[in-house]
Amino acid sequence: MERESATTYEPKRNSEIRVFESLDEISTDLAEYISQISEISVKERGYFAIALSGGPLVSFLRKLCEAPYNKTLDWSKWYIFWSDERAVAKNHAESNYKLTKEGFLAKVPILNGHVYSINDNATVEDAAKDYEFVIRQLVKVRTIGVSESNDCPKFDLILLDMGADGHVASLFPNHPALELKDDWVTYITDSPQPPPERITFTLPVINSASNIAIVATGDDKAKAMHLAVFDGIEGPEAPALLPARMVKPTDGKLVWFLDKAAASSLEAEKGGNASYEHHEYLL
Ligand SMILES: O=C(O)[C@H](O)[C@@H](O)[C@H](O)[C@H](O)COP(=O)(O)O
Repeated sequence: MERESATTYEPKRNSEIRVFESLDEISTDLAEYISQISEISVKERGYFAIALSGGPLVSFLRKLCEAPYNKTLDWSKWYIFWSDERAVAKNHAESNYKLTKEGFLAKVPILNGHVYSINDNATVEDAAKDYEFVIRQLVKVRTIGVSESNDCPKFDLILLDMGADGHVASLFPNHPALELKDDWVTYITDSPQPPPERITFTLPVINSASNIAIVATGDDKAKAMHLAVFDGIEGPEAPALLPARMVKPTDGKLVWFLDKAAASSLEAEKGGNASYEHHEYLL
């Protein structure tokens, strides 16, 4: 697919940074990226298990709801999960399920029975346990794949949106949840971003995905992007545990989708001592 003018960097073997002129170009490229992964997953496994986040991410799925994708993708094989969800009712304004239902699910022919939202009648602790139980059942029947290296669920694609503080899903800087090794889904009650109670995938699950995409747009993401990608930055502004920097796919591939504002620090470093190899080519 001819991508108009995007700059691509490949900081590490299994990651790629795509920088776009506009949000519309991000939506166009993201739709094609998701379409290709879904077709490969359906061909290879018979299923496409995708986990979504909240925030502005849903708005970037709008091109997937249009031609040609709305008619060409095998939506009956799509299985929807959330990488994190707020512990609120599913019809609450702050629910990622509500946001996704209205902004995406209502516009594509995904089967309701293939949409796995959290139990919003339980405590946040029980909602996390319930969600993990459902995922374990789906891994058993291979609707969700399984990682060869650590028995974690291997989602075909996990879509994340990075917060200005460098959080992804509901994993926040320096939070103890970042150090969990055995849980697949955990919960927090002290989110620095409201609402306080959330469930979230842990890093082992995120990093076991076949594909991870992180969207980050706007000036307010530039600093976190810089910290996420460059090595050797010390000082108070560099959290010891920065979630976006800890997203490192074990066997899969990570692609960043940035606008120029979020990527401004990368451009600045390009001429400097960028500590990653920089391949720029117009695609
Ligand atoms: O439930 C959530 O809050 C999201 O999953 C979260 O990870 C979101 O994607 C980022 O907060 C987006 O960050 P901005 O809203 O700052 O763009």
